Amino acid sequence: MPPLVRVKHLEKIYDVSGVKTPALRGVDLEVLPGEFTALAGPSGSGKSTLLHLIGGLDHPTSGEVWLSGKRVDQLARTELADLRLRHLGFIFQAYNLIPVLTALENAAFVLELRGVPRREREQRALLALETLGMAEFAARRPNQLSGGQQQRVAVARALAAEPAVILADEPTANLDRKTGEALIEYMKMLNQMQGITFVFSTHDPRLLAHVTRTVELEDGQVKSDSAQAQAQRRDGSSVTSVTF
Ligand SMILES: Nc1ncnc2c1ncn2[C@@H]1O[C@H](COP(=O)(O)OP(=O)(O)OP(=O)(O)O)[C@@H](O)[C@H]1O
Repeated sequence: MPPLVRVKHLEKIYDVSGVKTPALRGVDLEVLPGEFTALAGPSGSGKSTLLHLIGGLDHPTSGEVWLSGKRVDQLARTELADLRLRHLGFIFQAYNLIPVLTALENAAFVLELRGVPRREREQRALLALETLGMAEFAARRPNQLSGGQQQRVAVARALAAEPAVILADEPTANLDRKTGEALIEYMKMLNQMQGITFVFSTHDPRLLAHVTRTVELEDGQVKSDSAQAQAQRRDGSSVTSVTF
């Protein structure tokens, strides 16, 4: 099975008024369809930067980013927009809701852009809002919702679209316990039933308990990868004796 996400020798150096901060220092990563992968690591290790680059929201300093067989870092604007619309969902801290649309219309927006008929898109958007405890706010506009409620609408928009890959930056941060648990259940359901691939940064032990793989970053490099560790155990190449 070819990887859905492929990152090769990725480097990102932020340059703010001549002050250079290396955020990624040669990251290689492949994510296969159907994975439920966590990016772990301390604050500042490069998790958000990596998610932004995979999603084509920023340009790498060097290296390659591939998504669904396309080279994300070299696509023209319109091609990138099309790739995002059809293949990618984001759950990031900036919610980017459209102020003149209701919560339901916002949650259905990606489906509308894709030409999904009104009835179907509203059903899917409402289901996502319900799961996140937001059905009663479906008719409200973003400025009539709290920050946490706006976050839930943005999450519903990404989930309702059921893209091939969902990239999420700390998706359960800022959510109360009950909503956080409902979101985890919903993400798992989409992963297992629809085969949607998830790559997310998280420190949340409730979410980490469900991952199929953990990639740990440190100082902009991959420090450990549970998938590689498993593969090595399968070959027996790095394990000389196992005792229980
Ligand atoms: N827009 C930016 N401009 C300049 N430096 C940045 C920018 N974004 C991130 N950095 C720096 O790049 C490094 C990696 O940051 P990044 O946000 O990717 O880490 P993170 O692992 O997601 O951290 P956290 O867990 O705190 O969200 C840090 O040193 C950070 O200060």
